[in-house]
Amino acid sequence: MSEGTAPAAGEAASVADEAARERLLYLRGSIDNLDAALVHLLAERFKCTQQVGELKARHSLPPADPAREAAQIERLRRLAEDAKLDPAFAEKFLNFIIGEVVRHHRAIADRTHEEATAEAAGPAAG
Ligand SMILES: O=C(O)C(=O)C[C@]1(C(=O)O)C=C[C@@H](O)C=C1
Repeated sequence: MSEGTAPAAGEAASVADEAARERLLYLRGSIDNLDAALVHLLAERFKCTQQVGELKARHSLPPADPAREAAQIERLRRLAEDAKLDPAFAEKFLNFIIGEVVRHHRAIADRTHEEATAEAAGPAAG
C-alpha cells in the first residue's frame, strides 16, 4: 500500500479498540436488560410464595417440603443441562431462593401463630 492510504499501526489499533468498546457497551446493555428481567421474575415468584406461606400458616402446614424441593431441583438440573447452563449452579441458585422462601414462610407462621394466640386470649385489657 502506498504511503498516505494505509492506516498507521496505531490508528488500526485504536479502530479495533473503538469497535471493542462499542461491543462491550452493546453486551452490557443486554446484561442490564436481563438483570432487570431477573428482578421482575423473582419479584413475581416471591409474590406467589408469599401467598403459599400464608396458606401454609393458616392450615398449619410445614414451611418446607423436602420432597417438592427434590423434584424441583431434579427438574431444574434437567432444564439447565438442555440450556447448556451448569446444573450445579442452577441447583445452588434454586436452593438459595428456596432457603429465603422458607425463612419468609417461618416468619409468616410465627406471626400467624402469635395472632391466633392473642385472639384466643380475648380482647387485651385496658
Ligand atoms: O411449594 C411449596 O410448598 C413452597 O413452599 C414453595 C417452595 C418454593 O420456593 O418453590 C418453598 C419451600 C418448599 O420447601 C418448597 C417449594
